Amino acid sequence: MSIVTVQLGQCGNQIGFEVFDALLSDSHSSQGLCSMRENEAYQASCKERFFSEEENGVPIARAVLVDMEPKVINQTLSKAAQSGQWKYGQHACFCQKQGSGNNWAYGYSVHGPRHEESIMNIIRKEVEKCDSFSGFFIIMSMAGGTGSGLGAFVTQNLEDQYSNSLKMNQIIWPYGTGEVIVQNYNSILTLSHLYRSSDALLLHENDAIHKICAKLMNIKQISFSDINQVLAHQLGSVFQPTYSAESSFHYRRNPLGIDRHVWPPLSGLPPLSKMSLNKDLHFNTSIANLVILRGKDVQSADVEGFKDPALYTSWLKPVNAFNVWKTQRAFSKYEKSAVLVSNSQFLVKPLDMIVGKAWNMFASKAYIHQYTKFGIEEEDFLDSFTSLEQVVASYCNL
Ligand SMILES: Nc1nc2c(ncn2[C@@H]2O[C@H](COP(=O)(O)OP(=O)(O)OP(=O)(O)O)[C@@H](O)[C@H]2O)c(=O)[nH]1
Repeated sequence: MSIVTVQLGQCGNQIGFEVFDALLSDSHSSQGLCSMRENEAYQASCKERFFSEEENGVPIARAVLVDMEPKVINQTLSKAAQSGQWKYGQHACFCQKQGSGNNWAYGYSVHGPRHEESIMNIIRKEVEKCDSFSGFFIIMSMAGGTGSGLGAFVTQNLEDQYSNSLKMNQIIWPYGTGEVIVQNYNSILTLSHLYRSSDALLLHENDAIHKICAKLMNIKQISFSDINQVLAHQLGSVFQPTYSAESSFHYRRNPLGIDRHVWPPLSGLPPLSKMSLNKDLHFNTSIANLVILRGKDVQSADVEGFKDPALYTSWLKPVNAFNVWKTQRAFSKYEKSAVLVSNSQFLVKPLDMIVGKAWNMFASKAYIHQYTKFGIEEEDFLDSFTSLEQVVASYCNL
């Protein structure tokens, strides 16, 4: 089954390029420490997921590139073409002349409706190229204007037009300090809108990845390119094929692997009044965890610790809350690798902080006119605060 990736804004396009590059170079890496037959099955499965028919022997990414200014898209297209390994489709881009100036409202209420038809048409054509379509992977930041505002608009449209297909958004959490003043407004608007229209948000914090580059990789002058390569390796090792649970010979067909039928019991959602925002989270309770193991010794790796019921909320049994995906095929240059994808309380504090900072600014009405000017009213902000405070409360009470 195939995934169509939608890359939005500067951040989405720069990361999207690194992800496809990482997927393809992993797929081409020599043998991956497994049998030739297994390697071939892995490569075929990767290709079906992320690349369409070759043009002169060069795979074409199943991707749509969207930005409101041409610079980053042009750079992205030429980097892919220069790789000689893969490229983007000729008609897969949509760009305009002027960005959103970090204004979420401009991306969502102006660029969105104005370019809806053209963008949705390009996406539809990409979906039609898939023999078997699994869903969308939408890459964007949450703090800018285009990726976040237009990204939320496009995700909502995808939900309306492809309600049965999975929509997973890869969201970049902004640096805590030193970026644009309205980043907290943009962030709460993005998150609250995606909360309604997306099936899953995969979050990465720029601060956390920056720390990996500085402390683990010892990089002195850290650029977005360094950060994006770390991200691409993490995402690649989540999305590259793994065996299905039933069989250790066949690769899973559904690459996004989300069970959309899990719901918390109604009693599990606390009323707002019970909310304990300042409650210390001594322990990181999870709703679900997925461990992905690749390479040498995967069959003997011990993951028993992840099955401890104490790690999970009481309404989901560990047997349903914990999954392991495996393949002996090594990822990239790593002899062994392990990735944890966790739906847990980990982001409660950063989320609470962003909501708090945005609320403080909102209370003094700072910069609100920049949003109301483009149709995002105070009411919309209040709705966003309410829905995110409910999310924080629900996670606090897991
Ligand atoms: N990890 C990572 N973060 C990025 C990158 N580029 C921008 N960001 C982050 O994204 C946020 C800004 O969003 P952008 O994607 O630059 O903005 P945009 O969507 O193009 O919107 P406009 O510039 O308003 O048109 C900030 O939090 C940046 O730290 C990137 O290549 N990698």
